[in-house]
Amino acid sequence: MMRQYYEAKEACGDALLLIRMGDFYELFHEDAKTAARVLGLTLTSRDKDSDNPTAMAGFPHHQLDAYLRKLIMAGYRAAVCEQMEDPKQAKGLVRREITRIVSAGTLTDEELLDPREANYLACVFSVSPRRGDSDQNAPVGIAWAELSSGRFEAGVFPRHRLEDELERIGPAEVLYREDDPRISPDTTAPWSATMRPAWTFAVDSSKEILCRLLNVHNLEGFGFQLDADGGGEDLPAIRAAGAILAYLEETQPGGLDHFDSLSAHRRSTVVQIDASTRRSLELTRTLRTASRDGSLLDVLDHTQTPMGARLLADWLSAPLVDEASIAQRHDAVEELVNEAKLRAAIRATLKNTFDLSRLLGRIATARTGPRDLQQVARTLASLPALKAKLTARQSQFLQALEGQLHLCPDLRGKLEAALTDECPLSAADGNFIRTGYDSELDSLRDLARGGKEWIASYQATQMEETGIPNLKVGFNRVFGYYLEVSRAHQDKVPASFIRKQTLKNAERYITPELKEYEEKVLAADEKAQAREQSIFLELRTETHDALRLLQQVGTALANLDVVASLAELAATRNWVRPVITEDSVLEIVEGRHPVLDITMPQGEFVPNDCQASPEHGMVLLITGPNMAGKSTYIRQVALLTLLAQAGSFVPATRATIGLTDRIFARVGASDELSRGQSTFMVEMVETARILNTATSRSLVILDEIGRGTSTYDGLSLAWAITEHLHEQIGARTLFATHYHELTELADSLPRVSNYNVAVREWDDQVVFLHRIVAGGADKSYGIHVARLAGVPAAVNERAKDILAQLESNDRDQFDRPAIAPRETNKSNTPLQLTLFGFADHPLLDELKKLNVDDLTPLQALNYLKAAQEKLIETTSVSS
Ligand SMILES: Nc1ncnc2c1ncn2[C@@H]1O[C@H](COP(=O)(O)OP(=O)(O)OP(=O)(O)O)[C@@H](O)[C@H]1O
Repeated sequence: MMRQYYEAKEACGDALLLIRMGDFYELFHEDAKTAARVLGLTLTSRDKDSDNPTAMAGFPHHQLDAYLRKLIMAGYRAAVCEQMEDPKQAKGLVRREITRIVSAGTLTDEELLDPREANYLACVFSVSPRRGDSDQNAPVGIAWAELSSGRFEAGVFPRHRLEDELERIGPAEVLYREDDPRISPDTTAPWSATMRPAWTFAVDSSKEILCRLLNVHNLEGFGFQLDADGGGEDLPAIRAAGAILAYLEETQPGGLDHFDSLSAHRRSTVVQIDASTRRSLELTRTLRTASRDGSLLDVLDHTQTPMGARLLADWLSAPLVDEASIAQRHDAVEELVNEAKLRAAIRATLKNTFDLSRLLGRIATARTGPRDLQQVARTLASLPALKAKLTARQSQFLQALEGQLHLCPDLRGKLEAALTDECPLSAADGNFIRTGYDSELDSLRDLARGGKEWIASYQATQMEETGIPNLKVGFNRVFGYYLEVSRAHQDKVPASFIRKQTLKNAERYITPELKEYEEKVLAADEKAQAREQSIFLELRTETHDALRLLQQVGTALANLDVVASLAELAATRNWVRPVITEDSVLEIVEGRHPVLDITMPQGEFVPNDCQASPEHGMVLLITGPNMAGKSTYIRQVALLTLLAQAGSFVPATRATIGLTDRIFARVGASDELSRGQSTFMVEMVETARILNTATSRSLVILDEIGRGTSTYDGLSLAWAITEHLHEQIGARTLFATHYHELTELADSLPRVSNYNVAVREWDDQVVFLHRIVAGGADKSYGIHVARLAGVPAAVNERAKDILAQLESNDRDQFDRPAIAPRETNKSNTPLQLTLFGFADHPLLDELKKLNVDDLTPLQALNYLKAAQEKLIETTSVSS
């Protein structure tokens, strides 16, 4: 047995080996110690008396899922080694095989996955930069795959985009090449890193495995650029994709038939959004808790199926740049907005479908049960109604979906006829094939049932014949059927009963007749079970044969769900279809922040316009008090642009959005601090990236650039950055700032315009109106906000006093202000603060000279009183 163990251990590499032994999964040696620590299992040992006892730990087999989840969450990989034959029938040692190796990126079990979130395995592969190019531009192939659904994509990116793309994909596990000279795993990243041998990235083996598993002769058909001589621009993507399949083939012996194509990801077809912009705009996760709840995706999500929820996340993560494709999505949403009844019917039907993509993943990897097949059948049963509703639709998008809803009537008919209404999860549980579906199964079941009936009647006749009132027939695995007689009636037991077992209060017997029927019953039961299993395999194979069609159905359902969800949102929240144009403009009338519009009580959010165009200004400087809503406003504009290009309607009364190739948001201190960079450094790194990569078609959102350094450094940088964006780049830019001085830029730069957020001052109070109006602000109201926040009154008063002095100083804007000392300091002696108070107060000198020994207690008390009065007179601080 241990030899079998070592062989399996050798095959599973660094994964923990969970080996099935009877009703338990066991781990040995170091694996056992790790599992004991991570899972809280008791560590025991075999061969305790030997010099070298073997550490072991285990858990009951039905807890596998729970323990696997814990191991994966803790960052481990686990190999599950199963018994491949019935121990009762095995000759000698039970055959065992590794049936799967589970890691964060290869989960497929329903219990281990969030149905609303994709679970990607990604792989990166870098090549040297082209001659004369920098390391940052070296091509990197990234491939990503979802084992549970068969989604598989790959693309080539410049090295500097690696983090941004991984952030977009959000993988659970990333494969890296061992000894990669250019890329090493990011230890702070939320995914687990798995190192893979270099040969799995080799050109020939990558192409071979891709062609073999995807069942194609060459890869150009998927849209990859590869040269005849084996090279080509897309080769790094192919090598990363090949390495993913090699890993999956190694870890998933059950099969990968649901992988049937590899999509070529083209960066130029989607809006480029870097990792920090993605985080600050809280597209799919919030900044504070990194959870889906509260993100843009979360409030937008009105999907009815998990497939739809996952696709919506994809749409939001990668908005489109092609006007025609965006229009197709908008057309579909519009049609469903206008047809409320149709929308409601589609959504109601979608609710009855199941997660086809993941069901198919389990079917393809041979980890499926009767309930999965039944869910396929139920999903197919919803299709005719959906298909009928989609016929004769105007939108091309909906028309195309109609064509992809393959009804598969034969498969559906067969599954419906075969499976009972309540199917078990696992085929081993039996009794899931309907009576009447298979005559052989029916007769075996009849036979078994007949035998059981005979046994029941045998109990009655024996009771009567022996006169034992509580005689009963029972069954257990060891003795099979037996007759049980309580001790009180032992004297009535006939000689024909053969004693088998003695219990405390009863004896158990068998009889030749009982054994004869037992054999019949058990044989029929066993045969019925075997027959049922073979019917199950047949059904599974037939479903598997329809995999391609069913995959298309799954994708079509997901797409339908997303457009219906966006239409539902648009209809219920009064969102409008944006006009998309190639021109570099942005015109939003009464726009609302998509998240706050939904989460704030109805009517409380104040809508705002936005106008950016070469005529009205491309750089909008937004000044205004703290808390006025500057950040909210500029984020709102970015989110509306993103929503429009993702195919959604937008919260506004009217919007014209010029196509944007990149969206940049430099807002607030980000979480990069954990990477050991200062706030200001992070701010400048991000700003540098914007200035180096933004184009005239980009949208740039800047929030208080320069805040992290001294006022003058900050202002100078903000000034120069604005000039550069205006002169050199020409991107649509929204810049929220506290530097009122910047508003002067509008005088010299033609495409800079000033806006501010209106406030109303009333009785020394400030009311934030959250309304964006033309013109620059002249006040910050920071002190008011500080008061609202509970800063002590004395500090606030003093701040106001300093502010008044600063404002009255008629000085050049870069002059250093001279602040008068506190008015309360009447002694005119500049006070030097030390740890204990005032270092050279005259009283201290006096105190030093005082001869305490010469004083009577009364004199001392009087001195103390006088000193106190003097102190109160010279400064108010002492009180
Ligand atoms: N248009 C609006 N309608 C209603 N409430 C709003 C609006 N815009 C912002 N708010 C609310 O005002 C608060 C402050 O908004 P925000 O953070 O955008 O202000 P800010 O001007 O960027 O402040 P600071 O300069 O201090 O960063 C937020 O809590 C937000 O909910």
